[in-house]
Amino acid sequence: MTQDELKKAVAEAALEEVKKIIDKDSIVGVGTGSTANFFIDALATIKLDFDGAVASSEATRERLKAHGITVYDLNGVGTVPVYVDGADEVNAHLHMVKGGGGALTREKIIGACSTKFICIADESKKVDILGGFPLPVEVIPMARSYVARELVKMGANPVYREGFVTDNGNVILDLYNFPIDDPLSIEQKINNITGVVTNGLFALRPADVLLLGCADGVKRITAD
Ligand SMILES: O=C(CO)[C@H](O)[C@H](O)COP(=O)(O)O
Repeated sequence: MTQDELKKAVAEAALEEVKKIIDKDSIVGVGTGSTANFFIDALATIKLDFDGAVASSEATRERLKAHGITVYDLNGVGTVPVYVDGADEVNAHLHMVKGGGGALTREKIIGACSTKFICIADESKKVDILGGFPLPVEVIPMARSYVARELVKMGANPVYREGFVTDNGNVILDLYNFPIDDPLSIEQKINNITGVVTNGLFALRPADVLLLGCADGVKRITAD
């Protein structure tokens, strides 16, 4: 199976889980990226069975709208019963590194509001220790140099993602060669640096379910 076929398979498996949770008044949380895009296309096939969606990026908002799915402002929505999103890396505790596409902050906000977080990923994303994929940190532009210096003190090698601006008008520093041995503490430590909006570690609010696309089928994994 190609990587795209694995992504499509997990998106379809997620749709089956979502169908069991939603009713006609439900708002579905929708993530960002190529795997999430397969989920959006699958979700469109049942668009008459739920009320609408909240989007974790402008790109996702546009794709949902193109399918005729109503997109709500999160402020007008209470709890989101289910949120489906991809990841750049995921470990056995369903802690994730996210934000390769730069949507980490809105993804984290929707994750925080969601009762159930379903992570969809192909098997290349499953790792023992997070940090092989550079960890994104969203930063207020004027704080970029200060935050970079503080991250260097933590042993990280921050690289400015040149020419990229997040949907929130901020910049991204990607942390290379930064093994994440204690995700809970590192997530909090980085977020405590003044000028950081958030970082792409999802350990304080991990996924509840991982649907992992493997050559021999989709595996359903819950946290250790
Ligand atoms: O966090 C994300 C975007 O900010 C994505 O979920 C992550 O980058 C995975 O993307 P893809 O499904 O394209 O591999």
